[in-house]
Amino acid sequence: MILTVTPNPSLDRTYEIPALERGAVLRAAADRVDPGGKGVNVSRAVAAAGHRTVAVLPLGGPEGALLARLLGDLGIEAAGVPVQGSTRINISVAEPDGTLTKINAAGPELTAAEAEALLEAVRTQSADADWIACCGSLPRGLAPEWYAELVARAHRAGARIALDTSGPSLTAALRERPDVVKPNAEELAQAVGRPLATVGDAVKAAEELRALGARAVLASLGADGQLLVDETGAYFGAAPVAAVRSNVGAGDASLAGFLAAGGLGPAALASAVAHGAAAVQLPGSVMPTPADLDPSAVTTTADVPLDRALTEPA
Ligand SMILES: O=P(O)(O)OC[C@@]1(O)O[C@H](CO)[C@@H](O)[C@@H]1O
Repeated sequence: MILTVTPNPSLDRTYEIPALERGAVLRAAADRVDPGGKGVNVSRAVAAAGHRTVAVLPLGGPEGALLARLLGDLGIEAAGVPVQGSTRINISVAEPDGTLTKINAAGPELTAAEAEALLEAVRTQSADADWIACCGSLPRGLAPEWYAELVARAHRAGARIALDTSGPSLTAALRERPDVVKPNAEELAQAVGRPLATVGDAVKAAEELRALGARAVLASLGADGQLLVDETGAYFGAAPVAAVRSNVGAGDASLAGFLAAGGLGPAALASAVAHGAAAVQLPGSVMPTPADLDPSAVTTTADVPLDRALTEPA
């Protein structure tokens, strides 16, 4: 079972419009609402892959009730922690040329008791978890050390932790030795405090995160592929993508693919790449099902192309 923790979940509302025009009243050609937040997306992709998952998340207000219902419709078990504030709504505005503008709300402020209740919910749900995936930004009221505390408690209980966050909450959690961290290129650059121009720069940065405590680093480099750096070495994986429709949630699909394939080594990296490549070709934050995957298109190698320039330097 893969347990996910999303401290700041969302309803993800996507509007499709012909063109984004500042200051105008725009009419949407289509709109949809998906259950969101990074850990929620990992649960959606893990469930789509046919594995059992439980999503731990705070839920508040009518938005929280709708999020719980949408998860129920997908057959995803939610361990909701009731909170006073309302679950946030995040907005994506999608244009036909693939440009996507996203506005993420701050979300509710959690009280100290709610922050503790969330940690307690993770504890009670984690008994048969193969992995605990802790994902996304922290809502107001949760200290940057909240993930560090979660990793420490989960390790004491014998669970393996995957962490997808950035900034101070990532830095603070590294000292508790998360089993895998999943930064994108920008988050990796931010964590080491310098720009990344090549795949080799990303490998060096990932090694630095390992030196700071991460046992493995799964880094998504956008169109350039993905990297896995662990105690056995560095591996690079890529897959061709015909056309990008939406990269919202693609990193979450990758992490789900990685964990669903065991969460270790090049085979799990290949699954991460297959899931990421499939996700960017689907609309909104739709998570891929096995039918969307093309594992035969994925290449992985220990011969990492260190000198290759990143198409989107971070
Ligand atoms: O504000 P955060 O927690 O960093 O990110 C939240 C979010 O952008 O991440 C997911 C995509 O990865 C979306 O479902 C959601 O709206």
